[in-house]
Amino acid sequence: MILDKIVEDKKLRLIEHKKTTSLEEVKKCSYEKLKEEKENPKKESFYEAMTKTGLSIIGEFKQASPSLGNIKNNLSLEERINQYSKGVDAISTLTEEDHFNGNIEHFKQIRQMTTIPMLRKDFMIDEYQFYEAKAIGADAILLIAAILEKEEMKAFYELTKELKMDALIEVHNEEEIEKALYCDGKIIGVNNRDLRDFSIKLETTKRLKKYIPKDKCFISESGINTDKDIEFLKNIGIDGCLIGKAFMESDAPYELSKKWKEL
Ligand SMILES: O=C(O)c1ccccc1NCC(=O)[C@H](O)[C@H](O)COP(=O)(O)O
Repeated sequence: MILDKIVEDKKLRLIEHKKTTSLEEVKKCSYEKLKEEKENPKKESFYEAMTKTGLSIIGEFKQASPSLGNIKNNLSLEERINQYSKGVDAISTLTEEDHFNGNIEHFKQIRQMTTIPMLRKDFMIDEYQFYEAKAIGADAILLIAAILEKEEMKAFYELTKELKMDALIEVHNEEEIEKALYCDGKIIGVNNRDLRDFSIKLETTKRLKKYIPKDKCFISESGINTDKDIEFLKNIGIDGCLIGKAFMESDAPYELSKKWKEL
């Protein structure tokens, strides 16, 4: 499965990253960031951005993906982030190199351009990545239940909280929801994309809703492209959604997000 290959490649990347910057150095930077944020608190956390009244939207910056290949993208980075910052509640940025053409440098660049909460979107399998996320100014990270054991995920969730970040816990079935609840995760995202065959069913969000307690922040992810999709998800009662392709391919992501919030 593609996830196994992504994780395998991530492990190799981590060996290289640790040669350039040691865990101790990354930890030091993350503690400095924590201190800085204590002195100058951020206006809004990722969790607060996701639980505001109305539909919260996470706009994603991704240049490629295994299912889509390279994504058509006409706006400059400045223009895109300017539009996202006006229209969405948080920005997700892919930092995975081998399959999404992402980069930690993109994240840092975007962090300089916006003050809205940012999610570091990667395949998080090692504590190193959590300290690194903090050091580069992430407000939240993604925990993918499909690639983590229950106890490992709980330990990473605790580390995320220690570093004063939020976690979006991504699930695709009942078993993965159990893992998210075991961690007592506050933000649960249902991925509508089946990563075994890349098929997309927004029905997955509808089907899994009943297993997620009402006090959790409920996010729908992937394959959200049309007014009809947004109406369908709003009727289910989601708190927020994560949108990549539709915003990346649009020349007017601000207009799109404004329209979808008002629907
Ligand atoms: O999108 C893929 O091909 C993919 C493959 C393997 C693991 C994850 C994958 N997608 C990551 C995502 O979470 C999406 O980028 C995100 O949900 C946005 O989806 P979309 O709006 O459909 O671009």
